[in-house]
Amino acid sequence: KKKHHKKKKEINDIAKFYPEGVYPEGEWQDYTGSEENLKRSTDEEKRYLDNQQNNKWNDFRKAAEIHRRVRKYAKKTIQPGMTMIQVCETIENAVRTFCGTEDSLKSGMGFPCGVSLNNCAAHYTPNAGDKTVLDYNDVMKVDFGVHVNGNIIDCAFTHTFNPRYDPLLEAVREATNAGINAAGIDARLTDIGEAVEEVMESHEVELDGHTYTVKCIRNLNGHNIAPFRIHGGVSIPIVKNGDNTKLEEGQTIAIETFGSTGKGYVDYSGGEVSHYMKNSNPPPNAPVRLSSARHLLQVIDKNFGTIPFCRRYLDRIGEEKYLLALRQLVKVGLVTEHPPLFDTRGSYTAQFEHTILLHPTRKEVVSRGDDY
Ligand SMILES: O=S(=O)(c1cccs1)N(Cc1ccc(F)cc1)Cc1ncn[nH]1
Ligand SMILES: [Mn+2]
Ligand SMILES: [Mn+2]
Ligand SMILES: [Mn+2]
Repeated sequence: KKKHHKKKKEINDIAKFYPEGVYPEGEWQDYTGSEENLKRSTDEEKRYLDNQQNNKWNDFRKAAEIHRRVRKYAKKTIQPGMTMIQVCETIENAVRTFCGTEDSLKSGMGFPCGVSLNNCAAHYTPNAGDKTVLDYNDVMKVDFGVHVNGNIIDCAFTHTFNPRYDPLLEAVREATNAGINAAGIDARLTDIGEAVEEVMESHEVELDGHTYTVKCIRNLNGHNIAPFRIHGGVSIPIVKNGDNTKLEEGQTIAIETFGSTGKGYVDYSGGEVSHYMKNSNPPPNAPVRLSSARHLLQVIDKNFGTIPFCRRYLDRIGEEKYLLALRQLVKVGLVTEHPPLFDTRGSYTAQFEHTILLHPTRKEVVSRGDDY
């Protein structure tokens, strides 16, 4: 009788793999630059202070470990011929299983699973009924978030099947690492942008008989992250922009860079909206007359709060015929919509992104993996 080999379930509540509940640290980097920064890593007082926030750091590390395991599983599972909905559900189901709870406010998707293709750089995820099928020649930006108690890991990579895009991906991977190296306490935003652009534009790629210098998409930015808020108000440029604002101790930031063979500029030239987010600073006394809009606002508060969501996340919790109500909430400014962003038709865009914790002592690239 054939012995049955129980296939070890590689996807399970992540807590089962960490019985002590302590999650692995990311990649540590010392601060550079000023005298003061050089002394940080040996400052006992700062180290003591930092340890007071270990619950928060441990949440980020748990979310980062889930992100690493999901992206590793996704890379070997996702194949050409799958619908974009199947691609997203592969990732979303894995995140939710590792998080070990159905309470999406406690832990779960930190924002919709982006799978933007080719000249689309960001904020595309399929809505119900989207028949788009992943193709061997697609350049897919897989950008998904994992949150634990509102501590969001925002981390992205570009997935391709055709090796002809490798030089483009290398350019962006190196540019993102240049941005990560330039980031730190007291680093000026414009200097981070300049460092990214210098590396990005040092790469040439050959595609379809044309040679392109890889351009940064100058109107896409990294950003800081706050509890339950994917965008904390600070935009981190990927080109030199003269903004001398400095990064600060204790900030959580997302360094994301985008390279393109197109104009190096995105607009929302069409493409249905899928990404929505409750406005953290809504206009006072916004009029919500429609009862369906009032109901939808309650559903959003209960399931997402200020964490971004997409239409499929409303579908899966049983909401129906919500589009008019959603449009009302957008119209009165209670919800913001984030349409897909495109460079020119026929161009190719690539992205890499990490989340970095600016501890008082050293910076921690908490979402770093052995893949990128
Ligand atoms: O482009 S952003 O709006 C932004 C960049 C700089 C300042 S705000 N955005 C935040 C966001 C907003 C709404 C969402 F539904 C999801 C994310 C960055 C991002 N998108 C994916 N990963 N990171
Ligand atoms: Mn068997
Ligand atoms: Mn992202
Ligand atoms: Mn981001």
